[in-house]
Amino acid sequence: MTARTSAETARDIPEATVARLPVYLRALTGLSEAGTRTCSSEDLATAAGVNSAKLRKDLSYLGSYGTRGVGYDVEYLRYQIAREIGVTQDWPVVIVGIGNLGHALANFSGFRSRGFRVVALLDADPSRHAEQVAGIDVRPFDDLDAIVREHAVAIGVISTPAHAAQDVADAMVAAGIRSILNFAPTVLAVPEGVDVRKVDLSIELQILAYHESRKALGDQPEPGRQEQEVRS
Ligand SMILES: NC(=O)c1ccc[n+]([C@@H]2O[C@H](COP(=O)([O-])OP(=O)(O)OC[C@H]3O[C@@H](n4cnc5c(N)ncnc54)[C@H](O)[C@@H]3O)[C@@H](O)[C@H]2O)c1
Repeated sequence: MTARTSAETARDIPEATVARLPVYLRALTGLSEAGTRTCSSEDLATAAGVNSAKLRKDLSYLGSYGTRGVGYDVEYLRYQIAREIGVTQDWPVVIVGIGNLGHALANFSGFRSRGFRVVALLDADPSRHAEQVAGIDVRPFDDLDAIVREHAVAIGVISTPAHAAQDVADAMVAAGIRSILNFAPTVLAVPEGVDVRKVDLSIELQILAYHESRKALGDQPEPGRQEQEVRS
């Protein structure tokens, strides 16, 4: 197995492959936790819910081809993928909007185990400032600048109502944050160089509803549809 440098792969890996890498990482973590030391591309493809040809092609972008007759070394491949998507690093995260969703996100233990450290919880409502969630104080939104500087915050999570999200995003960008995960149902305008990912559970449900209604009409699934769903 050979490995490319991150700089090379960051240029070369197609976006659709990048989107599948966390899925492979999760599948490999499951295999590793079950004590599996090597796996075939078919095993990993099944665990990840993609077809094995696509998986081999994706992993070839990382310079990882497995060993004929043996397959992939689970720990090594896990390390390679984790390094590629940057989760071997420590990523300080701030969450803004500590209502229902903000509480759930702050309490989610999966962030830390994947390298994302929640360093601050911010909310504009003073009545929230007496609170602690998951051992972290809820602080005034006005502290954003100081917190970003102090902790070198890389990623901002927005879980405010939609009407507040653009102002929050603007403040994040002004403070120096370059990556935003937006849960508010609104489209954010950000300057070039700032990445925004939007999570919208209602859209996911609508997609499922669409497929459900097609199933009810007796449509056959299109070939390859399963893999496309895993990708997004
Ligand atoms: N993406 C999803 O799948 C998904 C799922 C559920 C909720 N949501 C969205 O997440 C957001 C939060 O939902 P919720 O149920 O937690 O709402 P909520 O009303 O319980 O919490 C929102 C919090 O944001 C705070 N806030 C408002 N304006 C602010 C500002 N300018 N700066 C800082 N904090 C501010 C409020 O004080 C409140 O504590 C909504 O936009 C909702 O639509 C998204």
